[in-house]
Amino acid sequence: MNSRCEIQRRPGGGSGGFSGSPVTGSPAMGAQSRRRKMAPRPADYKLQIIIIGSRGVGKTSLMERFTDDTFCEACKSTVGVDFKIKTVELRGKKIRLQIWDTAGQERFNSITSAYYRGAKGIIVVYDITKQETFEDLPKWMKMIDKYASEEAELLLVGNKLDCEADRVIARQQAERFASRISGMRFCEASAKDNFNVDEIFLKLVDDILSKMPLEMPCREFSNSVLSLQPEPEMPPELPPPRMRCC
Ligand SMILES: Nc1nc2c(ncn2[C@@H]2O[C@H](COP(=O)(O)OP(=O)(O)OP(=O)(O)O)[C@@H](O)[C@H]2O)c(=O)[nH]1
Repeated sequence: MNSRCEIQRRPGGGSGGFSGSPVTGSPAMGAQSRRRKMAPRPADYKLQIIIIGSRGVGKTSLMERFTDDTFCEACKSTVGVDFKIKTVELRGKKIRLQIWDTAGQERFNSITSAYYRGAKGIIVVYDITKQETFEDLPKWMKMIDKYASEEAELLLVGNKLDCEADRVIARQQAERFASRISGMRFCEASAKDNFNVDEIFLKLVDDILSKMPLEMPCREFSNSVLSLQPEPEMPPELPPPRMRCC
């Protein structure tokens, strides 16, 4: 299997579709109905994606670049977990992504590990300018083995590609690492320069969707993974999301 994610910068964004009842009644009512805002079409699927990796590699930055198109130069370290929601359209389906950003500090592992299980996609991030963040990868893979679903799609991301001059991890080194793990894709990105950010998330979602029998009624899927039910913002059995600290 090709473990490389050969993707380049692309303009993001897809248009949302709408659904609603046909307009009936008097012409006046029809005009009124047409003036009324129509409710957005509900998501066809809901997916959870988790971002893991050592402290300071840029997990929060990648998430915020993808969800809000923002970048923070002096980000505070994540405490526990945080999440953001973003809806995307792929393969003709509207997908509501719940993206979990975990703390890189080991002391939060007991909290963050609770979020692995429901994830259909896992993004493992290292910093191409920091050797130790690459050396930590086996530790993160052990966490995945222990806590994540075997079916979860895996993507290794070397972040901070804008710091090419300070690079200490060669692309080939990371490619080799990913190729040893069944089904793991690899890609380099820059949250700062917004390089490959949309692509890593969309590719991961596309890989998840490609393994789902999309024509099956949604009820037949696990509720924790995708559902047409109202979505709790946070699984009730899990600890509360983190606050930021310095
Ligand atoms: N040059 C550069 N800096 C980045 C990039 N992504 C993140 N940073 C910086 O790296 C630092 C850490 O970023 P975060 O996004 O907080 O990293 P994190 O992995 O979420 O860190 P923890 O929450 O501590 O685990 C911040 O100062 C960011 O501005 C990038 O692509 N390029």
